[in-house]
Amino acid sequence: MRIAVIGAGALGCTFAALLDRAGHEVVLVARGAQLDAITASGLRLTGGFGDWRTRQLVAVPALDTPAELAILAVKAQDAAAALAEHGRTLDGIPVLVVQNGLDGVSAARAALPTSSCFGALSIIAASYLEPGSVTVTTPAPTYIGRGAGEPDAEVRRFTAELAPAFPAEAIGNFVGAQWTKLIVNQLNALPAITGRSVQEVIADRGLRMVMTRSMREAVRVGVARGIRFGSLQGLSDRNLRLFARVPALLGQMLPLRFAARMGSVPNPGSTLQSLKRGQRTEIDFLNGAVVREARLAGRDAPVNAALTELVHEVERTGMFLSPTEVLERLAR
Ligand SMILES: NC(=O)C1=CN([C@@H]2O[C@H](COP(=O)(O)OP(=O)(O)OC[C@H]3O[C@@H](n4cnc5c(N)ncnc54)[C@H](OP(=O)(O)O)[C@@H]3O)[C@@H](O)[C@H]2O)C=CC1
Ligand SMILES: CC(C)(CO)C(=O)C(=O)O
Repeated sequence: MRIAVIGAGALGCTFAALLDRAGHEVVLVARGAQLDAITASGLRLTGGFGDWRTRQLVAVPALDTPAELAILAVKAQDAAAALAEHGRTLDGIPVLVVQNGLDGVSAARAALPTSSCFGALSIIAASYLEPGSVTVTTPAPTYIGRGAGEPDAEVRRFTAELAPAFPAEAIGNFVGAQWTKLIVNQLNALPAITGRSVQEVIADRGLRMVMTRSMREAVRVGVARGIRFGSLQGLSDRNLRLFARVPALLGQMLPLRFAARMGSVPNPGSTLQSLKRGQRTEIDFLNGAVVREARLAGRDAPVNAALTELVHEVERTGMFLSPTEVLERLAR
């Protein structure tokens, strides 16, 4: 298949390299030093899916010819601009939106009225190391779907085309699964605030408890919004609702389980990676989305609001907080 990937960051490059390895014709839209490095020497993938240097992949500054499928892999805060910039070539071709948060597919659908848009929720943890190089710290499946019902024929067909390149599964209740991924992405804020890996944060008793509280709060907001959580990687509507009800001490089992699945290679998470590159983060679409959804349900989400604010503070100051400072700030 001829596949265009827009967004040559951690996940876009991971998918682009894996699709190249599987023999697809990949056009990767890249910018700046990333475009120069890939044009000069190809794209190097290392880590959990094995090592690969791309052979046929072509990096371009802008899409000029249509593809059979486009994969949009930019951060949520950059999606509107990317859709506007590449919309003329994208509109009319199927677009798979790889994005955390709740808005990716609906924003693409609004911007590309004649495209068939669907979404991917990836549990892969990937890090952008330097121009021309990405590494997968945790290989994991990617879940593809759209809407609230069962996966339709087109979703199944594209998933079957992609699955030989990387583990991919078509899922039903994609909207509910976006919420489940929003709970998983409670992993992101504390590494961004402290500059530590997800595993280090979860190993710290105090930070682990904050993460457990933010996850439980997010689940309660989802329940108040009438969400039926979708099934992802052993998480389900039933076990997430139970997680929000058991004593908080017992609830810590969930972040501990995430850390165990992640393995020992440090995962900074995608939000800390933006900060390390001096870029704005996606936090308003992660913990910030929980705060907005809580308001719509007539509730507060104080832990998610505080974590959102602390990530913005680190964006402004460039100074990470120690675990003790995080606990003090949350106690105010
Ligand atoms: N990294 C991970 O492990 C995971 C990430 N995700 C999600 O996947 C999505 C992508 O994340 P990730 O790969 O980490 O993000 P990155 O920030 O690593 O990469 C995004 C890329 O998009 C590029 N970009 C932004 N705007 C445009 C544009 N207008 N045209 C072309 N390129 C553009 C950026 O370029 P530039 O740097 O020049 O701005 C950057 O290279 C996010 O929603 C994230 O939450 C989900 C699961 C795991
Ligand atoms: C799955 C996880 C937590 C991987 O790090 C992710 O989605 C992210 O970093 O944004």
